[in-house]
Amino acid sequence: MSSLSSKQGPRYRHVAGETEPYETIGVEKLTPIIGAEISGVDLAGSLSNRTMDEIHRALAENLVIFFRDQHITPAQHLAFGRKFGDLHIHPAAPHEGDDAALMKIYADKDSPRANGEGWHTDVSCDEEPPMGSILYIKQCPPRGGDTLFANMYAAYESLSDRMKAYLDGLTALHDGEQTYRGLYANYGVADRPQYPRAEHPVVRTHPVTGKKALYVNRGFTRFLIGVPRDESDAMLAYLYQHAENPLFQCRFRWTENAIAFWDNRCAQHRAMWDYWPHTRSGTRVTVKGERPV
Ligand SMILES: O=C(O)CCC(=O)C(=O)O
Ligand SMILES: [Fe+2]
Repeated sequence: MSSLSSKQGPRYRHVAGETEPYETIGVEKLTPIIGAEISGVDLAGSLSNRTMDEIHRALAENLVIFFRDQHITPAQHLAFGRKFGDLHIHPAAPHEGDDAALMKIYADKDSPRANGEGWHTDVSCDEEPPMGSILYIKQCPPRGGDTLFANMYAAYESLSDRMKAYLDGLTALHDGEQTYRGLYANYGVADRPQYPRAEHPVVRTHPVTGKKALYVNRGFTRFLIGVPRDESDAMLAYLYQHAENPLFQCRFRWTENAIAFWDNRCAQHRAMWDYWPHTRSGTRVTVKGERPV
């Protein structure tokens, strides 16, 4: 019997804990571990303080929340984002219209690529990466184009105590250069002389929940600081493989005019480009975050 047998129970035991009922919104979990669909909210209308508190709470508890059938203007999309903090301007991606905070998300049959095709955390190469992103998909392919999200608290918690001890205090370099240079050339975006790079802890503590989350991602993390490069490569390869275990994931099936709002400090995501030759398009508003600690 191999040591991978399930005799010791599941690899990850999620403990949800008791929660108070919500009063002004409906919260339907997609999985026990990550993701919830919110109902009873019209983001084009005004939101009471109570509803805002409950949206914050649903995001903290589920890491990514979804709203369907929302009909909001770009101004309303931006205003909803600003309720959570100042808006983040992407260092490379094109924007829709005049406001640089309204990022364009688009792929069709002629696109060389689609946004977010590999597992990543948004813009972790920034000194202060975004706290969250609010993606509004207006046009969907007939099927496909799902987005996957993964819970990095669960990824951290399910590591062995020995691995947690190894990672404690370790930092990693995150670099936008390889990711962004030339990436948006098809939209006529000129490259910048340089792209952001930053050093972040491999395990960060979420400023709201106080929980520890694994904080390395294939999109931006380049190497661990202070260990030989071959060790860093092998360790990061293991951590990515671990973080990408489907046990920690949910998969959102989009419908037109749905919104996903993810907490970028404790979740990774990946968009599926499986719908060629169809078109998928929308806009994203991104909320500024803090320096990871
Ligand atoms: O298109 C998507 O579903 C997600 C793309 C992405 O990675 C992002 O907007 O941050
Ligand atoms: Fe992304």
